[in-house]
Amino acid sequence: MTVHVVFPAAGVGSRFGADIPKQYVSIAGKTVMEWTLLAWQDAPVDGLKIVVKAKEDETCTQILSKFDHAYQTVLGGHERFHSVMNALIYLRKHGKADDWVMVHDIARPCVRRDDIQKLLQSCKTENQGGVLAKPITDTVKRLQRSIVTTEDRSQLWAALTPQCFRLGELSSALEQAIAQNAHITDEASAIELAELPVQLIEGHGDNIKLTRSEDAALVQFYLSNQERIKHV
Ligand SMILES: Nc1ccn([C@@H]2O[C@H](COP(=O)(O)OP(=O)(O)OP(=O)(O)O)[C@@H](O)[C@H]2O)c(=O)n1
Ligand SMILES: C[C@](O)(CO)[C@H](O)COP(=O)(O)O
Repeated sequence: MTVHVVFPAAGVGSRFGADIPKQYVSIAGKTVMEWTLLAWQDAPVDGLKIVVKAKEDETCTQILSKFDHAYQTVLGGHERFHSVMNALIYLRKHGKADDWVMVHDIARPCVRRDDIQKLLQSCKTENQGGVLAKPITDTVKRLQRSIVTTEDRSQLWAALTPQCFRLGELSSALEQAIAQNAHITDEASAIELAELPVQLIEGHGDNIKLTRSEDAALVQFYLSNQERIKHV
């Protein structure tokens, strides 16, 4: 079964607050995009590797030219799910409905190959899509009309990426979700809306998403740490 990967990379990084999109910020000597693509270089992907980029984004093209691998690029959309949909439309023309597609935020450069492999293996074994996730370790509060309550966190997980589903299943589910104007923040949201099962596969907590400026120091630590592990 062919395995494709999609890297949504068309965001502007407004919460990060830099004067360039956060995927092009340099951390530990490389851009975030380079780190993420390097993390995937020996991942079990035998299909297409698609980078979703913003219109007229030349930086993306320059970075991809540094890699031997031929990445396909497609244009992003207004929201992350539009960008993913554009990639799936491209994949539907070149892949098969029962191919696996893994979607991974370009803004998550610390992902571990072992976690990618663990997710994919579980999807293949169970013949069911799934996402990397980490258990919530903080007490979770709900604030509604200035009333604070505490949620039962024993069943709460934070979804990470990659998220891995069959191309046909994900494509149809995302199309339906968009048609219903649903608020989709990850691929699993669309699958759940279609009342299809999703596996939660525990991944390492250092697979963080670079979102706010204070995340950069932690990403730098993790990347340097992993770099040290690689050389051990
Ligand atoms: N229209 C969009 C929005 C986001 N993304 C990508 O989806 C991932 C997760 O999104 P997020 O962390 O929200 O990135 P941004 O949208 O850039 O950040 P912000 O919401 O702070 O602007 C990122 O790799 C981002 O590049 C995308 O491909 N297309
Ligand atoms: C897909 C995701 O990374 C899973 O946690 C998250 O939903 C992306 O959210 P964002 O607001 O688009 O960064």
